[in-house]
Parts: sequence; structure tokens; C-alpha cells
Amino acid sequence: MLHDKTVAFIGAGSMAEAMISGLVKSEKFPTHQIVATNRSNVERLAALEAIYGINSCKLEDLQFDQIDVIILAMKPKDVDQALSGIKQHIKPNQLILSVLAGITTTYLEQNLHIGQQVVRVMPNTSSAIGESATAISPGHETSENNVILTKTLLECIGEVYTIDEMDMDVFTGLAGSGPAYFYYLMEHMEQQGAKAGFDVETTRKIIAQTIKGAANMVQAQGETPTILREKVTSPNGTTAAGLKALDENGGGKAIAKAVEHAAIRSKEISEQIQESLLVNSK
Ligand SMILES: NC(=O)C1=CN([C@@H]2O[C@H](COP(=O)(O)OP(=O)(O)OC[C@H]3O[C@@H](n4cnc5c(N)ncnc54)[C@H](OP(=O)(O)O)[C@@H]3O)[C@@H](O)[C@H]2O)C=CC1
Ligand SMILES: O=C(O)[C@@H]1CCC=N1
Repeated sequence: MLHDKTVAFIGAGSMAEAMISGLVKSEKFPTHQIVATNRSNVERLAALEAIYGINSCKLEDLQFDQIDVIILAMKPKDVDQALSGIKQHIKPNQLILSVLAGITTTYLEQNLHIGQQVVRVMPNTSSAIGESATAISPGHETSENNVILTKTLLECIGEVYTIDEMDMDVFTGLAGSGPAYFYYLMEHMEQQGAKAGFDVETTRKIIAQTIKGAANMVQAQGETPTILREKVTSPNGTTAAGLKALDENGGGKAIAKAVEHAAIRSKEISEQIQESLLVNSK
């Protein structure tokens, strides 16, 4: 299904690079069928070409009629300008995937053609190694074939979950932003290792293996995190002391708040973009 598809990224930053890396590593389709464009940073495009063997070009030189799937990957604040720039070149039956946090399918449909095929997508940067947890929510006009194409394409970069768009903000708080919470945790664990005189490289490896092992246990054993946590925790042992300190210092609450506030911010972005649309249409 993918071998004859051409995919263009509009926006070539961190998220586009992670997806390009994962797509290339999947070897599901030729790298020359991936094209990256951005607003102005030509050095960045040259670097992506050199690293991944993909194509790139200036946005104005993109051959839109030869692209099957267009992936929007600019910041939400730039979406209006980006859509105004590309609308005249795209056709309603072209599939548009948007990875933009907070940008709804309704917004995309209102700003593109009647009947435009759109899917809202929320990947994370683990796409780079084929380990993303990616959500998709198809637009109102999107055909079943295009939903299947979207899933097939995104399965190259990890697991894909089809969710109700109402749940996209929470999914963003959990999985889109999620890797950052674990990196933050690792940063803090690393600091403690360094304080105790461990060298940074070794500590990093130890922590990464510990997190990977814990995640794999959840996936492989089919046991809940609660049961698995209890199995680590001996009465009056070291883990109990560590968990008590976490609780007393608001650890659990802080994690819940992180997910909650990321989701709130995603919703806020939707509202702000919708408001600016209303203001501009007055
Ligand atoms: N980073 C992440 O972990 C995740 C990000 N996302 C979403 O991905 C999107 C991109 O994020 P990220 O990659 O971090 O951002 P970056 O700032 O790294 O990249 C943004 C890219 O968009 C380009 N761009 C800006 N305006 C336009 C335009 N009008 N036309 C074409 N290209 C344009 C920029 O080009 P130039 O450099 O030339 O200005 C740049 O290549 C965001 O909407 C974010 O919500 C979703 C999931 C996870
Ligand atoms: O921080 C952001 O807004 C983007 C969306 C999810 C991850 N990064």
C-alpha cells in the first residue's frame, strides 16, 4: 500500500525529523518518496537530506500534484499562514495529516476545501525509533481508505490508536508530551547519581535500562503498574522509603498535574486559534 505513496512534510522541525527518521528506518517505502519543506531554513533541509536520504525543496517548488499525503508539522501559531499558502495548490481528495497540538479537524476543514480529507494525528518523538504511541482522529469527510492509509503509514513509526477527537487533548497530555516527563525524571535521577559520584554516562545507561525494563514489564506481563510496584516494594525496605518520599513531596500529584495541564494547554490552543479565526473573519 505504501510503496507507491509520496509523503510531503510541511514543516521540518523536531517532530517532522522524528517521523522522517522512523519512516526511513521502517524501510516500508523508498526514501526519495519523502519530501521535506519548511518556511525558510535551507540549511535544515540540506541536513535532513544528508542524514536520511530524503528529498527536500522550497515550499514554493513543491510539486503538490505528485504528493499523496501532506503532513502539516509547523507550530500551531503558524498554521493559518501555512494553510493560506498551500490551499490553492491542494485538491480536496489529497490526504492532509496534521500533527499540530490543539488544531482540530473542524479548523482544518474550515480552512481548506469542502470535502477535504484530513486526519488529526498526535505522535511523539519516539517515532524516530518506531516507538511512538500515536493517536488518530479522522475528519468528517475522510474516507475509510484514507483512514486505513493513515494507520498503515503511522504504524511505520509505532503503535496507532484511533480515538474520539474529544479525547485528543488528554492523549496529547499523556503521550504527545509524555516522553518529556520521563526525560525530566531521568534528569533528576541522573543528578542524584552524579551527587553520589557516579559518572554521568554510566548513570544514564542504568536509568534508561531501568525505565525500559519497567515499561517492558507492563507490556509483557499484563499486570497493572500497581501490582508491579507492590512487587518491588518490600515492607520497610528501600523502595517503601523512596515511595514515601515521593508521596510526601507531591510526586504522584505532580505527575497527574503535568498530564492535566498539558491537556488544558492543548484545549486552550484550539480555543485561541478558533477565536483568532473569528476575529479575522469580522
Ligand atoms: N515536538 C514534539 O514532541 C511534538 C510536536 N507536535 C506538533 O508538531 C508541530 C511541530 O513541532 P516541532 O517540530 O516541535 O516544531 P519546530 O519549531 O521544531 O519546527 C517547526 C517547523 O515548521 C516550519 N514552519 C513554520 N511556519 C511554516 C510555514 N508557514 N510553512 C511551512 N513551514 C513552516 C519551520 O520552518 P523554519 O524553521 O524554516 O521557520 C520548522 O521547520 C507542532 O504543531 C506540535 O504541536 C506533536 C507531537 C509531538
Ligand atoms: O509541546 C508541545 O506543544 C508539543 C505537542 C506535544 C509535544 N510537543
